[in-house]
Amino acid sequence: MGQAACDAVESADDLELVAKLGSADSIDALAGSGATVAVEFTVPGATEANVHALIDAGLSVVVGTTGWTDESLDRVRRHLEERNAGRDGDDALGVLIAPNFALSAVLAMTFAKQAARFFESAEVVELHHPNKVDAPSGTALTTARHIAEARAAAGLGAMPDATQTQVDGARGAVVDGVHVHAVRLRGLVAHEEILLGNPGEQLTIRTDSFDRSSFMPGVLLAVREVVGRPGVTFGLDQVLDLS
Ligand SMILES: NC(=O)C1=CN([C@@H]2O[C@H](COP(=O)(O)OP(=O)(O)OC[C@H]3O[C@@H](n4cnc5c(N)ncnc54)[C@H](OP(=O)(O)O)[C@@H]3O)[C@@H](O)[C@H]2O)C=CC1
Ligand SMILES: O=C(O)C1=N[C@H](C(=O)O)C[C@H](O)C1
Repeated sequence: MGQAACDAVESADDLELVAKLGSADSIDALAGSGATVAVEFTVPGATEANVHALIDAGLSVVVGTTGWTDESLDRVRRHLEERNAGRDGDDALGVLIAPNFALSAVLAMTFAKQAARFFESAEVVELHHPNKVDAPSGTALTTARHIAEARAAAGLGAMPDATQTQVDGARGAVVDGVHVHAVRLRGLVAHEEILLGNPGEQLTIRTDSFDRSSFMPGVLLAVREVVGRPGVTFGLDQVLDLS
């Protein structure tokens, strides 16, 4: 994703790629580069520390890496509040974190949130390439949380489920009461199905990223939007005015 993002920035007329950093590089290497926005695609164990270091270096940040929690988001929010005190406009830094930059995935999450209150049952199936290091995917976690919030707001209780599992994990992970299943299969890129069921009917919302190019328009949009958007923005839906 890092390489794909560099290529996308280089091919954008209004953006300039001034530095590329890998796991062996220090963020100090950005000093004097003229960078104003960093794009961060690394690993869940490194992303938060990178974001804090980038804020200290005076950059706004677009983050695609997974692994963010309410606590890590709060720490970044507090850091930005301290850093932005007394500054406004383009001097105030922003961090835009999106679990998925693909338009189809952003829309699927939005539609799932809208549909959730109308169905007795909802489950999420995410399907990815086998090199993916985390499970469930950040997109599936966010989708499940949105579904749970929408169900709670509508006063829906637990979903019907009489299953007594014979093998641990057979019903997947449970995220805020929503079952999430992770498939890892050679040939896949990034896919998700949200299954919503009622007596006699089912709604399936499916998003497929067949190629990493699907994420790039969203990454570039985020790079343009994060400037002048102080604080933490979570989800590309916020930028697209979908939520
Ligand atoms: N939001 C979105 O739309 C998308 C998000 N993702 C997420 O982005 C993340 C990266 O995915 P992907 O590119 O496929 O993963 P890869 O494993 O292909 O790449 C991760 C890269 O991060 C580097 N890295 C590891 N630690 C650090 C560090 N401390 N500082 C700088 N670089 C580091 C690795 O370098 P080295 O090899 O030297 O260790 C490697 O080049 C994952 O969390 C994934 O889920 C992926 C696709 C889309
Ligand atoms: O690792 C990936 O490939 C992807 N990661 C993100 C996630 O965990 O949701 C986004 C997309 O699914 C691709």
